[in-house]
Amino acid sequence: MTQELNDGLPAREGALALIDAALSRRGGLDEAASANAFRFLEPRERAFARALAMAALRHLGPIDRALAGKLAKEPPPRVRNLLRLGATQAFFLEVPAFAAVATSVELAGANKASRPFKGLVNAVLRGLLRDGPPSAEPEHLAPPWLYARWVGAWGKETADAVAAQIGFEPATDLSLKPGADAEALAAELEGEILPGGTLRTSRRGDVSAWPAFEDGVWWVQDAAAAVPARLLDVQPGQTALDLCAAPGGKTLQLAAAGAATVAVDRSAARLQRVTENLARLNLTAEVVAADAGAWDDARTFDAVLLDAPCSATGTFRRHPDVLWAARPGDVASLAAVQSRLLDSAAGRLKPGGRLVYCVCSLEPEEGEAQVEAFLARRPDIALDPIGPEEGGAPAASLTPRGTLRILPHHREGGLDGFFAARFVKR
Ligand SMILES: C[S@@+](CC[C@H](N)C(=O)[O-])C[C@H]1O[C@@H](n2cnc3c(N)ncnc32)[C@H](O)[C@@H]1O
Repeated sequence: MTQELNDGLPAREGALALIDAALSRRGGLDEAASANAFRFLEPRERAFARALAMAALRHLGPIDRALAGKLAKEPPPRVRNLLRLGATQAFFLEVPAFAAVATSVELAGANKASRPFKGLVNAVLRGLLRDGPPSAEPEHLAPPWLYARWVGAWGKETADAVAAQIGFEPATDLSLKPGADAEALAAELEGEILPGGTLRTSRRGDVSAWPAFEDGVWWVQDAAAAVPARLLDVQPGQTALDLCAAPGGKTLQLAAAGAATVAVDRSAARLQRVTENLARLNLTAEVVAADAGAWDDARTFDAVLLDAPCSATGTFRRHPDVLWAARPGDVASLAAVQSRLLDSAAGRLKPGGRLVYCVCSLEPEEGEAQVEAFLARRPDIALDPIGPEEGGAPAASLTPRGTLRILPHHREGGLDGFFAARFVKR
């Protein structure tokens, strides 16, 4: 083996750890990426490991289908993951085929659990390479149980359009501080301004090195994630409450619009990001670590935003791991949390105050069904229908009920899946 290939082994071992964690639990990928063993990789190795794991997760459906035709019985998890990563390198990362195979075989030999499977790894990868890239029918890109749910919710054509987005790496979307020179920034970042004001650039990677980062005039926020806070249309001098605020994208929008903003999240560690973001953007907000459902504070607000914890299936473009770590039982237990938080949010509204509820989930139980149940149990709350293309939402996202069901294919180039509804306190 050449020195060059040996150099790549720690990065590939890192990718194995990432994909193993991503597939075993929700949030596993991020946890593994901050684990010591991973952080000790060279920055270049870390970047390759992450890109490799992400590409494998983005194409996992088709890769596993191709592997199914080559494996007579299930190999140990490390071996399956080595095969997945080997195939990913050869088919999706332009790694030369011989390097993809040789490094996979080498890593099989480097561990007791996979050593007996060195020959199998070699033979299976060579077989896959002979067959060529696996077919990427949309229905094979998502886990079958999730795809079946999407067909049930919107029909096959829409489910296919949603699933097709899994295979694409997304652009980077930025929200701009009011008053920023959008056209000049778009030119500098080689981007375009989308409806609603989001700047979309095809740049990727370390944003802290990008123009005007230190000036604090923009922050990273998906085009769909920027819509819910706009629906509150807060004015200078109004009070706003952002429940479940970290890392703070929506807090920044509310504070930048001039509202006296309180940001609540139960994770003190994640709130640190809110504080850092506020400082960089030269904005202020009161930051509170508390459970949004139990926060003991008697104030009421003109505007409340609840971006509730959810299955996050709408974020698969940036986090393909959410698809594979989600379990059918998650949706029901998260829906119970969401309804508790909605009641708490409603109690913190002034009369006439507006509440926007949103989730980055594609699942109706976390969206449409929450709205109907909330309205049924809260006579003090009315739905405040959202207008066409309000907040920069794609026209196709508006439901007959006046809520938003933003699907990842609703804008060219994609955007995250989100559900949003606006209410008013009678
Ligand atoms: C979808 S993220 C919020 C993203 C954020 N709104 C933004 O735009 O940057 C959900 C957040 O909810 C927080 N969370 C979960 N359960 C919570 C609870 N019971 N009370 C307060 N925060 C909670 C999590 O810590 C997480 O930061």
